[in-house]
Amino acid sequence: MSDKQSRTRNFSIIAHIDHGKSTLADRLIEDTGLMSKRDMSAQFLDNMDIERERGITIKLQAVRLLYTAKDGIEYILNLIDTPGHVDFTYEVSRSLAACEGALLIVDGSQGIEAQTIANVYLALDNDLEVIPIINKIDLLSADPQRVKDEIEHVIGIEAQNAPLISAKAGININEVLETIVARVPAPTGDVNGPLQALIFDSYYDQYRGVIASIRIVQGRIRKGMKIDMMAVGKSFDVDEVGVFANGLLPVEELTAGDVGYINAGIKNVKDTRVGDTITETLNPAPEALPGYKKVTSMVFCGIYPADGSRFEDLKDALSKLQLNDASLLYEAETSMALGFGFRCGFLGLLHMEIIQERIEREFNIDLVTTAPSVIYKVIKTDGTEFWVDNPSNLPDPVEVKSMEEPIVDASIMVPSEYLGAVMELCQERRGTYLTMDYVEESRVILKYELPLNEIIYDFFDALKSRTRGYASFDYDIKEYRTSNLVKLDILLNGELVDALSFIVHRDKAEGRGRLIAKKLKQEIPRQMFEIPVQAAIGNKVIARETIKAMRKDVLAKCYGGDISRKHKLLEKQKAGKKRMRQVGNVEVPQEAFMAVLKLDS
Ligand SMILES: Nc1nc2c(ncn2[C@@H]2O[C@H](COP(=O)(O)OP(=O)(O)OP(=O)(O)O)[C@@H](O)[C@H]2O)c(=O)[nH]1
Repeated sequence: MSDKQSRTRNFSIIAHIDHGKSTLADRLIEDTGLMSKRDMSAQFLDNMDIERERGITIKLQAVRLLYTAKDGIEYILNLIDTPGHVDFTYEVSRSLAACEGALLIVDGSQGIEAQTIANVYLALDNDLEVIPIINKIDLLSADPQRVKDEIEHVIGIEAQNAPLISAKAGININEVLETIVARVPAPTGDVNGPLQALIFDSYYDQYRGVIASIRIVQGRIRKGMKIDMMAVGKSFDVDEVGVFANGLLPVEELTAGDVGYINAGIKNVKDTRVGDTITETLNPAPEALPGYKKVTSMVFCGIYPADGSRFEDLKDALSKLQLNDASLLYEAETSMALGFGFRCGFLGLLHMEIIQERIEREFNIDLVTTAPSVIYKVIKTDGTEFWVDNPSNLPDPVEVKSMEEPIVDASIMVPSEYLGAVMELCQERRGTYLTMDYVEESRVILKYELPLNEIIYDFFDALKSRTRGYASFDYDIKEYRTSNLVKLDILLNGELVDALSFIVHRDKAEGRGRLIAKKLKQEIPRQMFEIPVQAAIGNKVIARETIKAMRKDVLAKCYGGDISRKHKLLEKQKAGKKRMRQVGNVEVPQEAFMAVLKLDS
């Protein structure tokens, strides 16, 4: 082991949302003197606006801290941040693979949550030393002993000596630093072997191109070296290597055990895939590091500009976002109802919402989106197989032999008083009960198999509202399974509205069809004529509502008097019109397309 390796500690922080990960990270940065409080505009690690507003961590980043421990030695502590949501599990696993240890932060008043457990298992799978830390001990409701016992009981790691801290009040932060030095193993790896560097993150900088965050596992990397991306299969010349100090700090070289970045004239984050291995072209490693996976989009939806003339702006926005997000897919599509837009693929629902929000906020484009869909496998009667991510592309039912849908393993942690409500919800969503374990007297981990298409609409919302926000939820894709699925179409005044079609289990089609017809009846304003709203499978109508014809005109309310009021009403009606979509001869408000997604009663 080199001297530098013996002084290096690479670690990450695992925590459930709101348990204090960012606050602790800030404390560590402040207490090691990397940045003063004044330099930190807000929390350092969560640096996207949306992340901050929603209080979630999406992009991972790293930071290098220098800490002189009680033993008088200066240590290099590389803190690698991990994203905190189920959609980004693969990225979490790769950033954990770049570390030797993980701090497990648990809120001393809340205890362990489902998401935390999933990440702890990821850390243990990557052979990390997991170090429990109990936060928020300043709260009156904190019960550290209960939380320690819970950690031991649920995860099976020793927790009685866990540091008791308050990240917010700055209590016992030093103990955390000393614990990192004492318990996180130093990195090993031959500094003279052929280069193997793991990419655990990358981002696009408009002036410098792609900056890739890497962990050197073996060998060394320096400026001027020619490198290969082993999975992607492309070569680049290294322009700069460096570490994450207060900003990017160039260094001479990075060696086995180091965490840092490279800049190599790379124009697209697609060439720096998370999990890929970098090696030296002239002296390549015989094999890549384990664990690389090409991430696949699981959730798809159509995204259309509310104002059809902004199609090009939307295209531009998507291409800019994709520069920084290799897992965002998009391709142009046309909808009879919505005009020109894009079919987009996402890792999951949250990823989808983040992208939609960024387009609306950062690029100022109002959007209409279609119901999200998972990707189905279709086996045709002639034996051919293909994937369908857009219900409109489903072939004629007579050509379909069978269809398969993705199934997930879900784990839900919930206080036992809500157990019944959660089981009922899972049952309604075609769940198959697997197991149930009591974490302590009053809390349960429930495991269910659930079809992904049952959780992408409003499962989170339904779970939250039925447990008053107390349940936490996590899932993993398990397999594809044959299922009796049908395409449900919606017709307005006899015309099929392609943007409202979706795929659903046969047994749920009628109920869903009726609900949607009802919702649309509420959302679509009366017009001059009567409008039938129908839900149909093929030619068979399974539900029907009628929007009655309008009787009064808007001005009738004005009693002929106040002219300014009359103007106002007309203006309002005009503005309302702009946000309408013409479907055949029916005007449909944009909100109707979204409203049909929220169906939980
Ligand atoms: N009372 C108390 N509050 C704390 C402590 N640490 C963090 N908090 C508060 O808990 C909330 C969540 O803290 P964050 O650090 O943003 O949580 P996080 O785990 O990073 O959350 P994500 O970024 O969403 O993953 C904030 O309002 C903090 O001020 C603590 O030690 N005591």
